[in-house]
Amino acid sequence: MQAPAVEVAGLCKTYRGGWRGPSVQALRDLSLTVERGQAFGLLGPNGAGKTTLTKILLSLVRPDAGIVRLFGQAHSSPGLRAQVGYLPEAPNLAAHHTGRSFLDFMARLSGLAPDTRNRRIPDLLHQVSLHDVADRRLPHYSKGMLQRLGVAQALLHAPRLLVLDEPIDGVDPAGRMELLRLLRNLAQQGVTLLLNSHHLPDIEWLCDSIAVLHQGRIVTSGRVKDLRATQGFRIVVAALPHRLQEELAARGFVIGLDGERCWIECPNRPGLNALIDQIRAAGASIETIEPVTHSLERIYLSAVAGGGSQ
Ligand SMILES: Nc1ncnc2c1ncn2[C@@H]1O[C@H](COP(=O)(O)OP(=O)(O)OP(=O)(O)O)[C@@H](O)[C@H]1O
Repeated sequence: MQAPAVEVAGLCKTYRGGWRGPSVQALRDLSLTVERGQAFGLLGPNGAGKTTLTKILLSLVRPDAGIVRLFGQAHSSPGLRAQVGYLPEAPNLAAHHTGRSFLDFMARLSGLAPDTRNRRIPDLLHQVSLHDVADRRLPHYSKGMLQRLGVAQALLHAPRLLVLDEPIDGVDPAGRMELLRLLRNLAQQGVTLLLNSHHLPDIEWLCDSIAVLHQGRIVTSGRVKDLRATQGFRIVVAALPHRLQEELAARGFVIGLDGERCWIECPNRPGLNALIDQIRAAGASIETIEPVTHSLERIYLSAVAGGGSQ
């Protein structure tokens, strides 16, 4: 069996404070696996540790403890870096370049042979749909075009793993869709994608799997399909006594009112029978019980609020 694209185990990172400054524990015993060919979304609030994790994968930050392997090798192994492409959050693209001259400059900097450059650059410009504007100067590119150019630059070495930090941020809806389609095509061609983003609907559209980070730990992870499918049940009850409504709300159940009716969300199957018994014992009658699937946004919010306990 092939080793996963990314394997991280027991990763810890503390940024030491300077003279009397406070230390920050950015990652706390974090473990994660990304299989080859997956589009994997790293989610989490500001300061959760996403960028620290991606920088460790790229050997830009050194962890205090833990194991990091890419394609089965220690991530610092010679030659491995060439298999990883990186699109930083704010790529620095010099204004005097055109799209084509920028790619040529970056390809020379990273030592691609002239033959490879001459073949690869026109191919990449086509792949990211910038061939028609390849000779336009970069200040005349939209944010979406610049991000697609950033993806092309990250692909110059034909990497097997592409790490993208906020690739969709600030791009308008049409540009975002184009960028997402490009990323999905790459995943279909077998490139493993690891994206760090706050755009949950886009992550839901693109990614097979996600991990939600909070305060340096993973609070929820798994395949998007499975996470959405196991999100519980909605019970509709006629006239639930007020006392029980308050008690259930205090225990963290999500409750809504619909005229005389009331609906309660039970987050999982094991809790369902006990809840039904309790509603019946209070003399209320259950009208319907339906499974509910939640958006990624809902899964994310409940993971971050509850530390992943639901
Ligand atoms: N170089 C640094 N020195 C000190 N603290 C840092 C450094 N880089 C990050 N941190 C701290 O580590 C924690 C994790 O930061 P990180 O940038 O990894 O989070 P993030 O999830 O990427 O956040 P965002 O979504 O805002 O980009 C934060 O508390 C941050 O302030």
